[in-house]
Amino acid sequence: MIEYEQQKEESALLITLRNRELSDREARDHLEELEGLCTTLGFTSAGEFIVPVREPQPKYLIGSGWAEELAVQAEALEADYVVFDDDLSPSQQRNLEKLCKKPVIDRHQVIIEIFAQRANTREARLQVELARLIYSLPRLRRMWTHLSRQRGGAKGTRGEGETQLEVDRRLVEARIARLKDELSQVQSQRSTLRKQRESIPVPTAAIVGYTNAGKSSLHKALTDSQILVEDKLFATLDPTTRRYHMPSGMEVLLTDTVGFIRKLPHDLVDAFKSTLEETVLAHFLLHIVDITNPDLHQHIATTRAVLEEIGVEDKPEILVFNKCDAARGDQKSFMRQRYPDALFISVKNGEGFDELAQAVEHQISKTLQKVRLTMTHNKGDIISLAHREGRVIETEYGDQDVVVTAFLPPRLLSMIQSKEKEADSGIHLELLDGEP
Ligand SMILES: Nc1nc2c(ncn2[C@@H]2O[C@H](COP(=O)(O)OP(=O)(O)OP(=O)(O)O)[C@@H](O)[C@H]2O)c(=O)[nH]1
Ligand SMILES: [Mg+2]
Repeated sequence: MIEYEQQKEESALLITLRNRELSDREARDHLEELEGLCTTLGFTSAGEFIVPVREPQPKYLIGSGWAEELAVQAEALEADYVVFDDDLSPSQQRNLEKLCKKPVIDRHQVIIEIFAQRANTREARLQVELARLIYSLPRLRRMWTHLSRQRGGAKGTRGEGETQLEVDRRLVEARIARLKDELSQVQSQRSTLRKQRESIPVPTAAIVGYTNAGKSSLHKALTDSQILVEDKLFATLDPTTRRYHMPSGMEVLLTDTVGFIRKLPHDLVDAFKSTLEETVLAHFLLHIVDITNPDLHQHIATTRAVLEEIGVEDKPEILVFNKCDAARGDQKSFMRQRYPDALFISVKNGEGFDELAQAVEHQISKTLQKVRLTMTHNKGDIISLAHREGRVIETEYGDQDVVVTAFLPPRLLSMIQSKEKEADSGIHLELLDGEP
């Protein structure tokens, strides 16, 4: 069982819906995940309800009998907020707030607020503000209602409110347009940085997976990065890229990325698309799964669905089950049967790291081309790059030249090919047949 720190005193009544397709256990898992999200945001749980719903109801999403019961419970349990695991339409949210007489928020808003709390870089802040404004646009009337209630809601102010609503809407729309402009500027700076990095001939891999799976922990263990590891959801929002030196001497650029979650709001996926580009551009993925989570199959499916949404399909993937130190023995053998190609590791005790390095090397070697390089000068740097990025099979030193037979990654290959074209380069490159 996960233990969370309590940061603030505010509490929330947590609600999840259960329809015919959902088992009791799934509904409880959803509730537990919602509690995790709320804790991350700083709310404690005042109480939890699984509400059976055959058909979503237009007025309150749930039946009005249940809605009235929740309002009574929220009052009795002195909850500051009512939080729904399911998305509420702007009017359902308004109706529920009228009934409960306290703020009612949905999972979508909870996730946006967590992102807002955790956004550190300018790009992440712009992305979150954009998602927030897009969410608020159809809900401006609700905010205006809040405002006029605070001001006493005197008779005759309605007309003024309507006008104000139009003004607000135009302001928000203008701000959205400005944010999109600013974001595209920040993003073009980033693509320049990435181009600089691409001139370094190193293969790249992205660590992806459900939130809290241990992606940052793994990144930290394999590289020298000092990123934040926390038992909270969405600890990481911005990608970090570092070199991972494998025991064989090969290197790969490893990127830690934002975690995914069930029902990740669409505007957040959109907003974070550019951050997730690191994933799109990687040669292959390390997909990390928390083996101790009872919902792990859904986590895998969710991660794959988000990857598809950002246009990452058919990219080589190494499936890695983490936290094996805390897994039951039968759980591991069950997963091994179901996912025969997967790896089983523990960042905590180092289990499975050798196999992981081998699997990463195998992925890298798939992109390698066998060559014979004859060089009269310029040899030192190319030979050391060949050792670092590829696999050198043989080096023969003659009186005049050195001949290297090696498997090289595509970008190193193209770098050598362009050097070869330079006048008096002293380099001759031959492509050979042969599997790495
Ligand atoms: N028992 C155990 N706990 C682990 C292991 N690896 C990571 N954790 C814990 O899992 C929690 C989440 O770790 P992170 O590395 O922040 O997870 P993340 O996938 O980067 O999470 P987000 O950035 O929020 O998506 C932390 O409390 C870690 O200490 C492991 O091998 N075993
Ligand atoms: Mg992380």
